[in-house]
Amino acid sequence: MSTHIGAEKGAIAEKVLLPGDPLRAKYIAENFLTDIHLYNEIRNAFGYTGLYRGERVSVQSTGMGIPSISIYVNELIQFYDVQTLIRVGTAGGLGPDVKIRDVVMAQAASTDSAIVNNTFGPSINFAPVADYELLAKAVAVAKQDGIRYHVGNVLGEDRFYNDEIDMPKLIDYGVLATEMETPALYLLAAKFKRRALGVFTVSNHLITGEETTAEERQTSFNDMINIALQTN
Ligand SMILES: O=P(O)(O)O[C@H]1O[C@H](CO)[C@@H](O)[C@H]1O
Ligand SMILES: O=c1cc[nH]c(=O)[nH]1
Repeated sequence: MSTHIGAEKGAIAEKVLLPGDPLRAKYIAENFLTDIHLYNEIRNAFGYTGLYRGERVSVQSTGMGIPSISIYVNELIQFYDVQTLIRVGTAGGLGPDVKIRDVVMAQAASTDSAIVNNTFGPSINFAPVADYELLAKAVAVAKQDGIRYHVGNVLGEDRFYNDEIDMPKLIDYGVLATEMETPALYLLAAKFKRRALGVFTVSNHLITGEETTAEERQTSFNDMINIALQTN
């Protein structure tokens, strides 16, 4: 048992899906996995292990923001020896071609958080990137399943309510969407030599102001979840 995850050693699979929302973890476990076991309820950050097409896989909710996901990713890697971590999150669309309900895969994760600077100091602006093999596999699954997807840079920002964000500039430089955790996931994966990928459903669009309904979010979540589960 680690400080924030109440599981025995061995109770968590080598591959873990990481939604921010605990209820999304429950939804994934109950609708996509068989033989599920709820291994964590500490702080209601639900964690489940089950089977997907015979493969053992876990789903651990991470909460919102870089400090919160950093706790779960550190403990999953250092206490439970997790090897493959795939974030399944919501994101705010930015790019003109990015529509709500689309899937975005984070090839890289820019950030306004201090974590990169706190890790490398002021002279290196380390670029947190996805594991290439996971990304290539996720793209192949999306193509095979006919899912609308985009691959590129996302902004993992510290603030959901951010009046200072320069959206035209981010769009100009090709940033596809905003979310709040992936830079930490990629940074920790690099540190501990694990594989990581962020896959997102565009739940709202920051330029058009469009929002998805709860029902639409569920359908498009299913695309993202299917991609993550088939990506190894
Ligand atoms: O839907 P999740 O996975 O929580 O991800 C996004 O949603 C939250 C903000 O509403 C942030 O955690 C952001 O990264
Ligand atoms: O961080 C996020 C997540 C979803 N939608 C947003 O606008 N921002």
